Amino acid sequence: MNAPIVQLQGVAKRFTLHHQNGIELPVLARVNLCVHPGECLVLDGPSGMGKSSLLKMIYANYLANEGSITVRSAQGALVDVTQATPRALVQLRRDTIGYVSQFLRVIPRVSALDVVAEPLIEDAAGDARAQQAAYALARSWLSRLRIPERLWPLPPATFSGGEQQRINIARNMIKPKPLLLLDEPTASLDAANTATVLDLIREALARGAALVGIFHDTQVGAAVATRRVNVADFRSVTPWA
Ligand SMILES: Nc1ncnc2c1ncn2[C@@H]1O[C@H](COP(=O)(O)OP(=O)(O)OP(=O)(O)O)[C@@H](O)[C@H]1O
Repeated sequence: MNAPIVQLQGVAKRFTLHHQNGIELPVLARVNLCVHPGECLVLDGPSGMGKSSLLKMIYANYLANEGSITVRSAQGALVDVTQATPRALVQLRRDTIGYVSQFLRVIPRVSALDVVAEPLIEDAAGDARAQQAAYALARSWLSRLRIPERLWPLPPATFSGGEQQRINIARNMIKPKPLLLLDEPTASLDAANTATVLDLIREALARGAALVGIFHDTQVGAAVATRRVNVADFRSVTPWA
């Protein structure tokens, strides 16, 4: 089997609740996981067990308290996100790790088309042909995800939850990246759009991406999982247990 795209070794996460006398909330411990190209690891487990926290640690939104999280970058370098510099993390997010959450971080006054095209426009670095190609591709993603054309020039702030979610998916999947983190990407979607997202996930797997996903809809999870892990297995012992 190919080398893993992401490897977690001995990872632990605890939260310190500063507004509650600094109480420590242990969430995850001894997380050892590898995800290889073409694999979709689905995270299972009851609410509050730490599924989202695990994804956020891989994306370096949360810092692990212990252990290492090594990501193989698009350039082939091994980067431990728990140690990486802010600059290295920005680069990793730009080229290597995509993160589709349930919520779109809305940027005021930026059109839906620009929001979706932006990752490719960044790479175009002012080249007019590359910019045109980026907008053409962004339009095709908006069509495929059934965003009505009249909405394309509008900022997504007023869009419905499902429309915003589809903009988020398009923005985070338009540039093929080796590692995709999916936190309930179909939570607000109807059946037709859910089916489209399943196709997009399968296409990402077919091109060799590694995926780690959370899907509360068990049918959706079952449709894409190549492997599942129950995050309750990594639960730390609670201080009151
Ligand atoms: N920033 C934070 N500060 C303090 N506690 C947090 C923080 N983020 C998460 N937690 C706590 O960590 C635990 C795990 O949360 P997390 O969101 O990872 O669970 P989850 O398994 O994804 O839950 P759900 O299925 O409900 O989305 C919860 O008890 C939550 O309250």
